[in-house]
Amino acid sequence: MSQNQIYRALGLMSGTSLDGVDGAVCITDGQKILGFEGGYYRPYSDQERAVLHGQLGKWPEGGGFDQAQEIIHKAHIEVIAHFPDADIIGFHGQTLNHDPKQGRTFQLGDGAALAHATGRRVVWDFRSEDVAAGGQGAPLAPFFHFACAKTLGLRTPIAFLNLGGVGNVSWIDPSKPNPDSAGAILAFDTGPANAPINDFVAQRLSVEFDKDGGLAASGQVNTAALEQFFKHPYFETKPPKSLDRNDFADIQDVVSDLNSADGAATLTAIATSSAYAAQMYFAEDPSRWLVCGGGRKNTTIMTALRQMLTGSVDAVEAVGFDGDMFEAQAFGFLAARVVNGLPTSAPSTTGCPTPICGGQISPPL
Ligand SMILES: Nc1ncnc2c1ncn2[C@@H]1O[C@H](COP(=O)(O)OP(=O)(O)OP(=O)(O)O)[C@@H](O)[C@H]1O
Ligand SMILES: CC(=O)N[C@H]1[C@@H]2OC[C@@H](O2)[C@@H](O)[C@@H]1O[C@H](C)C(=O)O
Repeated sequence: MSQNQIYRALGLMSGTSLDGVDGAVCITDGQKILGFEGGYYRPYSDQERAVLHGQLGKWPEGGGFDQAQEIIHKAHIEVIAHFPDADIIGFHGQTLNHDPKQGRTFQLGDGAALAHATGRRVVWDFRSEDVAAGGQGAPLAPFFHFACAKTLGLRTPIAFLNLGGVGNVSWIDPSKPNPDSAGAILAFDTGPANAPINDFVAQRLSVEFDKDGGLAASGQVNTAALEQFFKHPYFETKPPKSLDRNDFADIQDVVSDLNSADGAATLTAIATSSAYAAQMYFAEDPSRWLVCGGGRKNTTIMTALRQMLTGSVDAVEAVGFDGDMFEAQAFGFLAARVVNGLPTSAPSTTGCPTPICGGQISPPL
């Protein structure tokens, strides 16, 4: 295999929101993005989601997650079947636990079993090597964001903000030659995003999420609760830094005395203020913010971000990307990097001591 071979790389992402599996192809040599193909979403049923939710916080040695693993494999195999032309697969798995301080992170799903079941080459377990080396193991999308900024032909700094269950940001200087060049990227998790809003509205109103931010728009932000929340040391911690879905365990207590509308408004303000707080670590204000992940569909979030952030704020669709499939495409891109022996993280993205090419490669035996 020659260095920098071009792949039709299928990325598969099951994110912290536990909503389902996204699959999309990135055509790439791991450096340049030559195109994207398709996009398929396979939602989890309520029953499947409940099983997966019940496994959050588990480590591999605890066992007992056979049923959850079966759900993960079944859902991913269904998605793979929609992409008969993909020649490699980047399989993220489902994060059940993430504790970089202990050098541990756990994404449920066995890439070797998936390779066996589908007859495809599977790249997986993207985060373990990075945390073992002392990195945060997350975020990993920044190298993809760097390539996207290059694709757009940008010359000045830009920020990609992903608002999934957790938020993460990549500040990119596209004038730098490579993603691991000094000063090319600063990336980290911003704070809670949709996960606490989802948990709150599920508990109060038995709905999955606050559609378009309608409930939050009808409420008032409780500034005392907001200020209290931002005393959390995470926001004062310099990057690199990353989060697990449930790291802010007491976040629901902050809004427990509020009515549903005010609680949703306050949790939504926590998500947007976390992005605002992230700016203080950037070397230079970005001229533009491009937002991906489900949070970009929340009008209350987007309106608040436009008021708070320096630079224009748009969903990534404004420049022709697919914000629903962006992370899946990222893991296709990263899979191509791994098979081409290119690093997937750097001190500026995860805090690993030197650039690391993470990920296991399982052949289609
Ligand atoms: N129309 C909408 N209005 C408001 N919120 C929405 C809308 N559509 C999606 N969302 C939110 O986005 C979430 C899904 O976002 P996304 O798919 O980016 O998460 P994820 O990939 O699981 O998370 P992560 O990036 O943390 O791994 C939903 O759970 C919901 O909270
Ligand atoms: C440990 C883990 O799964 N982290 C996820 C999560 O979801 C968002 C944020 O927290 C980010 O750090 C990461 O995902 C994205 C895709 C990343 O690695 O870039």
